[in-house]
Amino acid sequence: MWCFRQYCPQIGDSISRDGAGACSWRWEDRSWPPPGGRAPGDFRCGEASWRTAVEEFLAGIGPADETAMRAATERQLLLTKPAGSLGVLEELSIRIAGMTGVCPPAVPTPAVVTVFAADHGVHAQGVSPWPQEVTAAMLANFAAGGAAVNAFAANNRVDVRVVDVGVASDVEGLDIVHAKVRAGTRDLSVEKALSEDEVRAAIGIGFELAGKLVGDGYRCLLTGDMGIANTTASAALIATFTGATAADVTGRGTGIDDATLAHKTDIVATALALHEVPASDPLGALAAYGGLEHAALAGYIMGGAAHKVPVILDGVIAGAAALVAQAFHPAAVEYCVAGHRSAEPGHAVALKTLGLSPLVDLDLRLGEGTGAVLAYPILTCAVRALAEMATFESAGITSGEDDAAGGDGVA
Ligand SMILES: Cc1cc2ncn([C@H]3O[C@H](COP(=O)(O)O)[C@@H](O)[C@H]3O)c2cc1C
Ligand SMILES: O=C(O)c1cccnc1
Repeated sequence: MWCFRQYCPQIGDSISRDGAGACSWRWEDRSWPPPGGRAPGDFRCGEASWRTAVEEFLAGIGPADETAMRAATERQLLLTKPAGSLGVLEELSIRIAGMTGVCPPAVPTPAVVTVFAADHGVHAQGVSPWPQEVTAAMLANFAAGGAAVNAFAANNRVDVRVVDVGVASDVEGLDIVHAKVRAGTRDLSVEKALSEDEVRAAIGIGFELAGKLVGDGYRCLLTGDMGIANTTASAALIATFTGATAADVTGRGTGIDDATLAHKTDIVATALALHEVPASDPLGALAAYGGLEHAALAGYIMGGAAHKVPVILDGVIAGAAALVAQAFHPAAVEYCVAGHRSAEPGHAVALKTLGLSPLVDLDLRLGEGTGAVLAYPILTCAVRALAEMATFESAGITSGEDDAAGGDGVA
């Protein structure tokens, strides 16, 4: 059994409204490490207020290392293959060199997928065909190893962490990370989903957890999510940061009929008109629309970037969170890899603004981190090729010298 608890369970009330006071809550690591887990690490909120903390997070993020990327680009030309023949994998390996600042980079292992879970007040508007209780029920399923992400993760040697960052019901008994900021968001179509303090707290949870995971030895962070109705919040966030309309970014989520899709699109349009958050205000967007898992994911992505560790994004929920991270700090996206393209229409819109191309496109529309876990071995293969392949020189292969580098016209 391992869990983190807050000294103060009423986090919203425990942080001064103007953000000027000291952080009045901390993590307490009661029984680390998890069974079979890695070495314990310190996982405590600092003394700073969350306002300061978010600024500190941003100060820790820098651009990818151009020298390492240049070296990786040159090295690719020396490897025993026609130049460019590994296609997207070559570009990916160069990006990993840039993220980690090393050429050739180490294989990014071990990897962990963190499933941030939370509920959504907008569920009351009938935007999802599933009852809200499914969020908590799926947490029990993740903990028991019975979800799709567990199966994929077992196949691809990825560890799974599950975090309650805002599930509506009590899931205290589950063997997961307990970090509930509040029991679900408020309904984004009638009021702000979250207070700014709640947003800060959730961002901090994701950021701190990313740091802890890197401290524990993980070298690749994968995003996961669970939250019935979270494709509605994702649509509102994506519209905010891309300028797309509600109709462009609202999809069928877990599977709704045409009438419910029209209603869901109206709800997103109503929320966008109600809050009118500019793309330059990521904190305001998270407060307007939520969700707590989006905020935690944004923090987690920024945490990966600050620690110079690749972050593989899952589907539309991760895409929305990455747009938030990008709005906080454009360089955060330099550490992101798009694992896949979800069938949810807003995802392609999000990826375009993020400037990321998905590694796989298999019509998945599940979430949980499944698309990210599926893509992970592609990323490790890309790095292995750069790090482990022989060069023409070391293998004693001649290939018409200039042509080996030039690619075209090899006889
Ligand atoms: C059994 C089940 C397992 C899931 N695993 C991920 N999701 C996914 O579907 C939800 C979002 O879709 P919507 O916005 O339409 O509610 C999220 O929980 C997401 O993670 C699931 C959904 C269900 C029902
Ligand atoms: O893209 C996703 O991750 C997704 C799509 C539909 C429902 N849940 C998640």
